[in-house]
Amino acid sequence: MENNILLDAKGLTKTFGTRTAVNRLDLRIEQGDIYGFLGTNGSGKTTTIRMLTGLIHPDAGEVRIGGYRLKSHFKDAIALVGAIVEQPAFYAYLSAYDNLMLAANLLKDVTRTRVLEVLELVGLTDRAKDKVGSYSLGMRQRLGIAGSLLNEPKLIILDEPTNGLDPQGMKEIRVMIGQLAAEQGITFLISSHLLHEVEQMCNKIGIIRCGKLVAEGDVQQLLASGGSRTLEQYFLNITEGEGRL
Ligand SMILES: Nc1ncnc2c1ncn2[C@@H]1O[C@H](COP(=O)(O)OP(=O)(O)OP(=O)(O)O)[C@@H](O)[C@H]1O
Repeated sequence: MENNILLDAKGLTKTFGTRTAVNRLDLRIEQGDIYGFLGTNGSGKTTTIRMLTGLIHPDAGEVRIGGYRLKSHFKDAIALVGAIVEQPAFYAYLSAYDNLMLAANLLKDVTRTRVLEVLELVGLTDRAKDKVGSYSLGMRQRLGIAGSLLNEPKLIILDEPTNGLDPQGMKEIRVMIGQLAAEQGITFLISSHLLHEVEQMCNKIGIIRCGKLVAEGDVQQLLASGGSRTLEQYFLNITEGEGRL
């Protein structure tokens, strides 16, 4: 792996019919980053994330994770990643523990001990025996993250993880991500529209506009260079005048 670059995407392109959703996009995430991936509705975030996680194939470009090419070394590359792209699916009538045991059985070398560990990491140990149907949205989100932690990934990719959560739920997820990064050394790529959240949580951001990356870098440096007081102000300046898709 080159220079601590955990994820390296080059020239990613995806077209649906006549619409180019992602257009020659380059993205680099270094080990240790909590990278906020921002863009207005329809700018191409989910399409990018789906290509990064192998859910769809790019028309052009390539993705490397930990130095492995996703296309030719899929298993090695994807073994480094935990992701929640669509809503994580759990059985409502089973407990969190049983749901994770089911997921663990589908993965290679994931033990019962690891299931207990990930429940602890996301703060659900006390509620592990309760049915998921009784969980709040925030708890389900944490359980989803627990599921993505099972195979001890180096990189976790989350598509709008705090969407729909109340301020308390958002804070819990934010604190948890900070702890997983600091204590477990996990790198994060997080797409979000919640700029205040991202400003508090992420050290780096990338902004995508009409399928192209238009700004990327250290949050504080970008704000200083743009003369912006907040990330919201910076974001609005960068994306101003964007035609709604
Ligand atoms: N399967 C698909 N078929 C056709 N068009 C698609 C498909 N997936 C995405 N698109 C189009 O590609 C563009 C980018 O969509 P994408 O979902 O990646 O945006 P996004 O940045 O994630 O948006 P949002 O913030 O609203 O979730 C949009 O114009 C969308 O309509």
